[in-house]
Amino acid sequence: MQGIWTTQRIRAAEDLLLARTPDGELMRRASFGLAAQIAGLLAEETGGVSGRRVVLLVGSGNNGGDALWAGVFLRRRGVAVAAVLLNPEKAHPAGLAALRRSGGLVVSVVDSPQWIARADVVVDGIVGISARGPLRPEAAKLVAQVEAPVVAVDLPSGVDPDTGAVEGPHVTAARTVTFGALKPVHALAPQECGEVVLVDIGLRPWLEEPDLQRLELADVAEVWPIPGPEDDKYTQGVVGIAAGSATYPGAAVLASGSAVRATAGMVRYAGHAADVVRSRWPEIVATGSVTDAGRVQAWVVGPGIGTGGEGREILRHILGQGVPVCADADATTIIAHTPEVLDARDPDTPLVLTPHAGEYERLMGRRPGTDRVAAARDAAKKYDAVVLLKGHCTVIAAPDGRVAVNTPRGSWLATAGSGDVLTGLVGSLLAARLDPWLAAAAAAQVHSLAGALAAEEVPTSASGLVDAIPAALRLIRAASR
Ligand SMILES: NC(=O)C1=CN([C@@H]2O[C@H](COP(=O)(O)OP(=O)(O)OC[C@H]3O[C@@H](n4cnc5c(N)ncnc54)[C@H](O)[C@@H]3O)[C@@H](O)[C@H]2O)[C@@H](O)CC1
Ligand SMILES: [K+]
Repeated sequence: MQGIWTTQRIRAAEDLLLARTPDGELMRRASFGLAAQIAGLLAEETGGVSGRRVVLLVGSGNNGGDALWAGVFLRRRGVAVAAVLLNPEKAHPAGLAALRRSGGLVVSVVDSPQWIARADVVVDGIVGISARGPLRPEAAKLVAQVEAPVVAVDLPSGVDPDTGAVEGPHVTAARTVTFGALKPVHALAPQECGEVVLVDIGLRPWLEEPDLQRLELADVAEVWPIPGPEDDKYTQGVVGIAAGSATYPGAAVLASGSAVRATAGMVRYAGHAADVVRSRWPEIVATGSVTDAGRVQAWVVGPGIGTGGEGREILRHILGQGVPVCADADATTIIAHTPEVLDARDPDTPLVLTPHAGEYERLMGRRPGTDRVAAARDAAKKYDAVVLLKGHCTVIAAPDGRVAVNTPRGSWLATAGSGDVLTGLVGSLLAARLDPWLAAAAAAQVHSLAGALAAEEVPTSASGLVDAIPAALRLIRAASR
């Protein structure tokens, strides 16, 4: 697991570390690592380092200090460095003096356009973790002129450090070099951060448990059920799928197929699309109704079941079975409109909800807003359920406060039927008796990886996504060896 810490916790840890390190040492470590990354990008972009041109955009805090000191290191490698000070009286004094001594130039905001236009790389040292809100007008004007690739210091300025929200002018970086630990912005705003590089400044021992986590491929490989010699189709867990309708069998086919592809466990289907499901997936035991589906270790319910009386009865029946349930799509809407269906649920029965923003609004009476982590946490508490909030970044919150973030690999997953595939993955992991939060987080990872693989064959579709699941699982296993 990769840990991610909010800025409040980062600052508390930095204070502890600062008190034990000589003055300026942390900034030296940070800016040394930063300079190496800037030089690396220069080499990638231009084939060399010496003689190349770097412009530093320098704000009034330590973020600007990092940029100035990185400029000093770059001067030693023969880079032409020009610093644009947004607030000359407040620029980091030691960093500014050192840059001047090293032969770096300081240019005024008025003269900056010609320098920015000729830069090979621009460094965003405008603001770091202490700032909130979009760029102020003067900084926004400078940033708008930039065409060269940008290296962001700690985070892209103008993007909220704790939520990744973008609410106005901001920097979009090719690479973000951060220090000590990942912050939420790095997981929640991948498009703005570009490639994220973490520089170790010795902070980790001073940090407590992370606020958010991101599964690595090895974590997924570790928890994904792989059949051993002792296993049969039952020990792997049987998942039941209550989805689809006779007129719209697509959701049933996708959710069932995804469960078939995900693990070696058995899949039962119950609903009006039994014939279609059986003909597409002969390995599935399909019946017409949830009441005669047979025993399962987990249920997936919702996609395509409708939001009327029949859907409500299906959901009520399933919630009363005493096994983990992943309630998706129409089931979410039913819960929102008639919360009393949840009375059928035994309080010990794990529930996973998978709303997108619109379904979230129905469940909670408000949009998720810019703080999607808080939004998912609130819903997890309210429903005593694991909540997987869909969106560009998927946020998975457990009622006990654990939160995982899945950073996407491309945005094509917003395709019709993609949610049905995800829900099938979650269900099969629940049937394998995984912790529901881990099941949802691991499913989201495999879903996005399968998406990236399927996208290699453009144009792709949700069926392509189902077909890519085995390849995604093979890749995950290979990556963890
Ligand atoms: N504290 C430490 O031990 C370390 C800090 N480091 C750096 O220090 C940064 C944090 O520095 P600071 O706490 O000095 O603060 P920042 O550099 O994040 O910036 C705060 C300053 O920006 C101004 N500001 C706030 N919102 C703004 C906006 N929307 N537009 C323009 N200006 C705005 C404020 O007036 C304030 O002066 C980190 O992000 C990191 O880059 C690193 O050097 C590593 C060590
Ligand atoms: K920055």
